[in-house]
This record gives sequence, structure tokens and C-alpha cells, in this order.
Amino acid sequence: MGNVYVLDHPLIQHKLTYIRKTETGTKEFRELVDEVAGLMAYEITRDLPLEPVEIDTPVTKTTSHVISGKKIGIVPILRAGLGMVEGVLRHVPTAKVGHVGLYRDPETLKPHEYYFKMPTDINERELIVVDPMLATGGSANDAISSLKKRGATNIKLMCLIAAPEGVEAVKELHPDVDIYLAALDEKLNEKGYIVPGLGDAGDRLYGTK
Ligand SMILES: O=P(O)(O)OC[C@H]1O[C@H](OP(=O)(O)OP(=O)(O)O)[C@H](O)[C@@H]1O
Ligand SMILES: O=c1cc[nH]c(=O)[nH]1
Ligand SMILES: [Mg+2]
Repeated sequence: MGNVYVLDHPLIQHKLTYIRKTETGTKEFRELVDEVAGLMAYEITRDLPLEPVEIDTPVTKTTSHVISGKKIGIVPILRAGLGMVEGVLRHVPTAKVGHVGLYRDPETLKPHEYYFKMPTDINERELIVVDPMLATGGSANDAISSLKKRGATNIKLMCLIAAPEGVEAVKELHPDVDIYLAALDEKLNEKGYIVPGLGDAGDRLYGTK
């Protein structure tokens, strides 16, 4: 059964406050999203398996540990998910990146897929789907379904802010997927925006409004 983790580290919570604020401009917003994604990646990768290796230090021989060849894939949901990719890659530089293009119809709130390009071996990778916002859950559910259709079996979802409705929707359709959040907010408003949320993540990242 998938679990929901709210990563309440003080550094994450502090930066999230500035991400939410209306007066935070595009440049600072983008930098903060990148930083929080990096901090979240640090927490999410806590369970990566290690293996012992024999090494020489300048003083002696010793046994130390390295990550044991686990393959990771980062899957941003375009556009806004792109803002989280570099932050994760900073900690997992050998990860491959697959892209899912989805936009949410502003009237129906239904997701429409317009792009899908993955590394060929997604069935062998632990995939981290990244998107700042989990609102109705339609976009994340679609992206995860598309990945599973192509053979992915090991998927985590990492979002900055979620509404309870979105979390429930993902848990119902994809109970095997662990969800990692910086905050679980109160609700969705009548336009499908998360309350209190941060507004439109894509527009704030790219200055399109
Ligand atoms: O959970 P949902 O109700 O599906 O809503 C969340 C989606 O909405 C936003 O994308 P948007 O459609 O605005 O596209 P954009 O990133 O290109 O702006 C956000 O980045 C998620 O992908
Ligand atoms: O609050 C929301 C909901 C969906 N998409 C966003 O960018 N923000
Ligand atoms: Mg948007």
C-alpha cells in the first residue's frame, strides 16, 4: 500500500513559505522550487541500497559504502515539473530523465497528454515523478498510468503541495505509489486551485501570466 509522507524539515517548510507568497517573483520562485526539490530528493533517496567496497585512505585500508547500482529515472510532468528536475539531479547526477507533457483543461480540469518520451529501460528503474502541484490528481494519475502501460513498476510521486482530493485520487488508482509532499493543504477551490496553495505553478515558474 502506498504511503503519504509530508517532509516537514524546517529548511523545506521555510523555503515553501516564500514559494507561496504572492510577492515572490519568477527568479526567486524558480530558485526556491529548485532548492526544495533538492532537499526533498535527499529525503526520498534515504532507502537507496548500499554495498560495501574496500578502499585505501591515506592512513589505512577500510570498508566503506557506495550506492549499489540502483537505476533512477526522474519524470517531470511538463511544464511545472521541469522546475524540480535540476534539484533532484544535483543529488542523483546519473539519473535519466523522461518527460510527460500534460496540461489540465481549465474548464473540465481533465488532463490532456501531448508528449511522452522515456528512457528505454523504465521497467528497470525506480521512477520519481515530479510536479509541484497535486490538485485533483488527474495529471499525476494519467502520468503514472502511462508509465505503467510502458512497463514501469517502481514509481514514487514527489510534489510540493497537494490537496487532500489529489492524494485520495492517487491512492485509489495507484495504491502502490508512495507520495512525498512538502505540504498537504486544506482543499481545492471551485476552479480546482489548491487552497492556500501557491497559485499556478507553471505560470509562476515561467512568468507566463
Ligand atoms: O492534479 P491536477 O488537477 O491534474 O492539477 C495539477 C496539474 O496542474 C498543473 O499543470 P498545468 O495543467 O497548469 O500545466 P502547466 O504545468 O503547463 O502550467 C500542475 O503542474 C499539475 O500538472
Ligand atoms: O493550485 C493549483 C492547481 C493546479 N495547478 C496549479 O498550478 N496550481
Ligand atoms: Mg499551469
